[in-house]
Amino acid sequence: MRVCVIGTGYVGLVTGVCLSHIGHDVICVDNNEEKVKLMQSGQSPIYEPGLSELMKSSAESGKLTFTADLAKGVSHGEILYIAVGTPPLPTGESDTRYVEAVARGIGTHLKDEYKVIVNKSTVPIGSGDWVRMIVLDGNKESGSTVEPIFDVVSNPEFLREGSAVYDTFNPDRIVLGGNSEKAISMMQELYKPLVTREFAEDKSAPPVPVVVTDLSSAEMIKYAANSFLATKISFINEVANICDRVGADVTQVAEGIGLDSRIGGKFLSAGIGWGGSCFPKDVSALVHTADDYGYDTELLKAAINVNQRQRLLALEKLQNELKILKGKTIGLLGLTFKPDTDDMRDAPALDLIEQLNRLGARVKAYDPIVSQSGLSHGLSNVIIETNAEMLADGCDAVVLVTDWKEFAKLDFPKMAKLMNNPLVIDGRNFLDREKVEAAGLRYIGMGR
Ligand SMILES: NC(=O)c1ccc[n+]([C@@H]2O[C@H](COP(=O)([O-])OP(=O)(O)OC[C@H]3O[C@@H](n4cnc5c(N)ncnc54)[C@H](O)[C@@H]3O)[C@@H](O)[C@H]2O)c1
Ligand SMILES: O=c1ccn([C@@H]2O[C@H](COP(=O)(O)OP(=O)(O)O[C@H]3O[C@H](CO)[C@@H](O)[C@H](O)[C@H]3O)[C@@H](O)[C@H]2O)c(=O)[nH]1
Repeated sequence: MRVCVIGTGYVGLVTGVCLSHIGHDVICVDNNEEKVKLMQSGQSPIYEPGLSELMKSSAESGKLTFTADLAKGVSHGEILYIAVGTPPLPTGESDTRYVEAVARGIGTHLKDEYKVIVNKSTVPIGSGDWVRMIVLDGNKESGSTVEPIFDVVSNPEFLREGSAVYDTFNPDRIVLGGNSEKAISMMQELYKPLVTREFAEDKSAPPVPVVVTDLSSAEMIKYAANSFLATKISFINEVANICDRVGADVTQVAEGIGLDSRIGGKFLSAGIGWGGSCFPKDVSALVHTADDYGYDTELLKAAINVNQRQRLLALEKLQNELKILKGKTIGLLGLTFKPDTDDMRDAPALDLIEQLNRLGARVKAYDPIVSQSGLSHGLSNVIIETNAEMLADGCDAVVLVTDWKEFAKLDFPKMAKLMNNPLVIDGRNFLDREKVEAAGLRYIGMGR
């Protein structure tokens, strides 16, 4: 099928590349011309395992092209994806101005060919009908005399950064919200190779469940899923804080409760809290939507508050151990909000850096991607080191912020020798405590 994906961030690019890989003819549109040039030259603007290789093979097969020309994309696609960002406003609500611009732009270029417009961006509940209205406005404003024929489908995205390609080929479910049978059946046709697991790791697995709903329910599924997962992490972090006080080990507790199939073992890793481009903004946006409709979300607000406190717990632990932080040097292992991504959006490391600086500490950091790529990501007041040993040199404590796999294999005896004071705060309960202690370092975890 002919597809146009508008917006080439994580979601748009991965969607476009994967749809072309399963045989569709895809044009990706972005209004950032620099980015388009980069992608046209075969380079991925984001770090995502496996993406560059797929991008290359799809481009070679002629099934994937990039353009900054929206009109070209709209005329090409039978299915038009809106996959632009919906960042948070200071109030917590979702900033939908990019979706609005794209919807209006689509309206301007619509002719008399039937199109399915897919909301892939995470958009506030009710956006399906709103997008329809904006597309029609755009069409009218363009002076078009033809009545455009299109339907809007909500198709929320559940991929995780760092495993985005894997998640796309191995989804737990596909959600399609809409009120047009024709549009839903076109989407089902589009996703058939994914549903039948043709491109999955386990090709014999049962077909992917396709959940067909009305527009609002599909939009709500996205917010509810992220809010549930974020709340689950806040829950285990709260348990971890009690464990710290009573002398229990939260990693053992998580295993013990996670084996109950009603609870499940995933998303029970206690640590310095959830961050990234999605959980914080989506939970806040749902709180805001509920507010708009006169409902006070006590549970979600508590999940956010627990997370805010959790993000600074490493600071509290540092103060307990080192007392005064002024004049001390603190090393951060990892900067990104999770491993296998170069994304720093709403990363807990940013809060730590800000607070450590405020308290007069010198902050150094080593991150396998941020350090190697030389990208400072707009970071100030932090010295970026290029390996863990240089990081350890002269530190009064090292805090593990991101659970990058390579941190499990660090040369702790060497690091201990280079440090001013041999202290490790394991903000992700990721390190082997015995190994760290055998190297002569004091180990402090989160709730263990
Ligand atoms: N990042 C994730 O892991 C993830 C996962 C699931 C859902 N989502 C949702 O998907 C949406 C996209 O997220 P993202 O992280 O990929 O976004 P992003 O901010 O990384 O990228 C958005 C892209 O859209 C482009 N853009 C903006 N306005 C445009 C316009 N008018 N025309 C063409 N291109 C335009 C930007 O140049 C940018 O390349 C968001 O709503 C987000 O909540 C994100
Ligand atoms: O047990 C856990 C699991 C995760 N995290 C943290 O939670 C955050 C989010 O992690 P993850 O969900 O793996 O990353 P994202 O790439 O942000 O993916 C989430 O957000 C996306 C955007 O909406 C959704 O599509 C995904 O389904 C959803 O998992 C990160 O800071 C993690 O360190 C924990 O602290 N403990």
